[in-house]
Amino acid sequence: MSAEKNNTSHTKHRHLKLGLFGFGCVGQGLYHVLDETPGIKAEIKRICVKHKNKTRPLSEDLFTFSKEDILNDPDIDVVVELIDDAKAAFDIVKTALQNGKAVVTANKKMLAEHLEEIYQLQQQYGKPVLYEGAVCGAIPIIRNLEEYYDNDLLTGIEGIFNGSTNYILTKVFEERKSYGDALQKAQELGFAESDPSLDVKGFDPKFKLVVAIAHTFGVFVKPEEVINIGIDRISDLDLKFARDNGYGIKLIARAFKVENKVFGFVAPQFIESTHPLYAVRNEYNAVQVQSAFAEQQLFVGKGAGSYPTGSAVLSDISALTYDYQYEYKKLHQPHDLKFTNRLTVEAFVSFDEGTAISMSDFEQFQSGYASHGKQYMVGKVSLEKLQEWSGWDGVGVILAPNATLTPQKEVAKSFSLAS
Ligand SMILES: NC(=O)C1=CN([C@@H]2O[C@H](COP(=O)(O)OP(=O)(O)OC[C@H]3O[C@@H](n4cnc5c(N)ncnc54)[C@H](OP(=O)(O)O)[C@@H]3O)[C@@H](O)[C@H]2O)C=CC1
Ligand SMILES: N[C@@H](CC=O)C(=O)O
Repeated sequence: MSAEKNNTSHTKHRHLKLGLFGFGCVGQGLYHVLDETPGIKAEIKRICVKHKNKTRPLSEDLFTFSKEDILNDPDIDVVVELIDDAKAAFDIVKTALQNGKAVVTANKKMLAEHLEEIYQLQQQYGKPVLYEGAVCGAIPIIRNLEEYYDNDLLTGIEGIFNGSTNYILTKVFEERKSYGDALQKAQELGFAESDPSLDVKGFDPKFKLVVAIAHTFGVFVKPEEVINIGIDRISDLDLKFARDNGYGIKLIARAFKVENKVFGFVAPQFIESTHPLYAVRNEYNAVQVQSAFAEQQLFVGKGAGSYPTGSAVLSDISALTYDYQYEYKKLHQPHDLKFTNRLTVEAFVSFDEGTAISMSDFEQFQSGYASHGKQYMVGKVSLEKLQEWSGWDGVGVILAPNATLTPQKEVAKSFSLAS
């Protein structure tokens, strides 16, 4: 490319004025990476935060407590939404679009709960919403799904979609730290959500999966339709079982296509030491894309934390300087895909003696034994049943290594004519 051509394309990039909502872990991370990135054509004009009594590391003049100061400022082109309140975040995003502003957000809960509406608002107001930082932190997965894999026949996406739980599992498993200490450290490091039950119960990776499903398969699914089983019930005996057998335990989010159905769920799984996800430790995330022709491709990177997430947000801001927007390409490809949870999976279930779980609950019972007052049963069982059990006290649910995942046959409706 000639220097002249290069200059011409460079000058096409707009200089953006940003209104930032939130100045916590990610907001401050963004401020830092923006400050340290020469050449980015964007500057923060105003920052809206919530608590008036907090000391801030920047001049007071930059801050406001009134969202209108940003949303109604005609000088601001882009609203960067980095707050920890999904409901307030949706109001901000909606108003920003209505007021003709582009949006960058990292709020996966808000996105998962409103993705279809946000898609429609973008069409209605002609302004983009970008959210690379919302799905697996610094891993550039959404834009890859949209652009690189735009016409690819993707059959599955799976991986480690939550940094906090991967950090906790690493510390508990490798360093034999207590679950409570590891969680506290994940909070101190800024990885955990303000409500950490979203992480440890598997909601946060589910929200990310919901967003990924839209860009992988072109299907909008509501988070409540997707089953999530967390790591909060994993017992010392489960850890011992994993160690004795040379397995790791990872919280896996996965979605895949079989014929005209998309399946998706989040659950912990025993992982063999030769599996590519075994070596993904601490707050790192990994996304494995399964494509019909390219086959498997693995993306690994930091899934949580101030600077890694800030860098993903910065990349979205940079993309807005050249008017990038998601086209939701998979949505516009002809398909009749439907989301369903009707799946039989192979799992290890541990529970206290006396719990109402029996061999007959399994579609295919494989083995069972008792140890240290706990019962273990292994077999093939419906995902719905596993989810139900995972909510019971003292029950641990972990998928088998290389677990078989079998779509359930639709029960043919039979009618009998009343005589
Ligand atoms: N932490 C991480 O690694 C990652 C986080 N995310 C997502 O990024 C978002 C922010 O997370 P994080 O930075 O960790 O959260 P923090 O808790 O560190 O910061 C939240 C910020 O939001 C502000 N805030 C809350 N409610 C409002 C409101 N109604 N109006 C204005 N400001 C408000 C708070 O204000 P005040 O300072 O006054 O308290 C604070 O500055 C969340 O959606 C999270 O899920 C995404 C990827 C990674
Ligand atoms: N709490 C989340 C933060 C990033 O999305 C995580 O731990 O992954």
